[in-house]
Amino acid sequence: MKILANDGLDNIAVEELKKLDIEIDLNHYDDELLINKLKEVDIVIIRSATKLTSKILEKTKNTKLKLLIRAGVGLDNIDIEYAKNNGYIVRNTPNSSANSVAEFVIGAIVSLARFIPIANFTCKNKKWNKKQYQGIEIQGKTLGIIGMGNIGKLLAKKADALGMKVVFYDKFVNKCENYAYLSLEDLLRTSDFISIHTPFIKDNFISTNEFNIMKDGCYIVNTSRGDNLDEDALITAIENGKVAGCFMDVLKKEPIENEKLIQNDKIYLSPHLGGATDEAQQKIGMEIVDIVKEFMNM
Ligand SMILES: NC(=O)c1ccc[n+]([C@@H]2O[C@H](COP(=O)([O-])OP(=O)(O)OC[C@H]3O[C@@H](n4cnc5c(N)ncnc54)[C@H](O)[C@@H]3O)[C@@H](O)[C@H]2O)c1
Ligand SMILES: O=C(O)[C@H](O)[C@H](O)COP(=O)(O)O
Repeated sequence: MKILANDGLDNIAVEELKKLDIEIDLNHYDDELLINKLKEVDIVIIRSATKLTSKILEKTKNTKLKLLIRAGVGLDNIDIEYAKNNGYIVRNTPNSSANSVAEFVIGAIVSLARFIPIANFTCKNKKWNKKQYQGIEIQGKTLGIIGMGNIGKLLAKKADALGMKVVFYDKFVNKCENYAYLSLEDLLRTSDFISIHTPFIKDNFISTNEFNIMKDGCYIVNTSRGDNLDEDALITAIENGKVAGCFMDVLKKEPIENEKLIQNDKIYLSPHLGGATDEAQQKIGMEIVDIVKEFMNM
């Protein structure tokens, strides 16, 4: 059996797969080269850097390639409908990175409340902006979680432990512990911090209308998908004081291209780091080993 791990894979998982007598290619390929490599393997494992579009899957349709594994949660870089209608099996690793993302969001919330990234940046440029960066406590503030899935639930628990009041909105879940379930509108209206944890929903799911409803001076964290958030409307909402700051781990264009985001001091950026921990990557690797074993026994 042959696997292509086009965006790499944790070392321990690689060793485990080799023990199963599997040949594993850890190189990254693009375009025609990728298509040719895919034709030679049974399984492909991808992270976010590779897109398995219908155009690619059409060309590998009648080959030995059967299992497409997304090492991560979001399946938006695989054309799932095409894949499923054409005999491919599609799997992801939903259980592995949730805690890492939830911890990251706590860091983002505290960063926004206390200006930590900009204070670090200016201090290193020899500016002692002590007065300018007087912040707020997060204890007692309302955190509105949009999407109460694996990450949302862990975030709720951590924020609750830090004394935040947690409220949530989810299209499919309306009960979770004793956190208050609100309509999206009520969540936007009442939250001091808003964190998005849905899959990709639609382009600009959070846009001008939603910003207008928000509480004046609220903060936003987005670790979901860049396309969920309207970047132009965000800049306007920051400029008119509606939004006090935003932490964006995911962007419409990755790597970053939007100069307006770079130039705005109230926007903190990170290069899609939510699930980038040793622990998450190891757990993702082991979840993949289990998926491969299951596939081999089919
Ligand atoms: N930044 C990162 O590195 C990173 C890492 C992991 C996941 N993610 C992103 O976070 C997302 C959430 O991850 P998760 O593990 O919590 O997923 P999950 O599937 O466990 O939870 C998603 C939740 O969103 C809800 N939802 C779906 N559509 C909705 C809608 N239209 N409106 C409101 N709620 C809706 C679902 O009911 C579910 O409860 C992933 O899809 C992925 O895009 C990012
Ligand atoms: O959906 C996810 O799991 C993450 O957003 C995604 O996996 C992060 O991208 P990666 O670092 O794996 O390329």
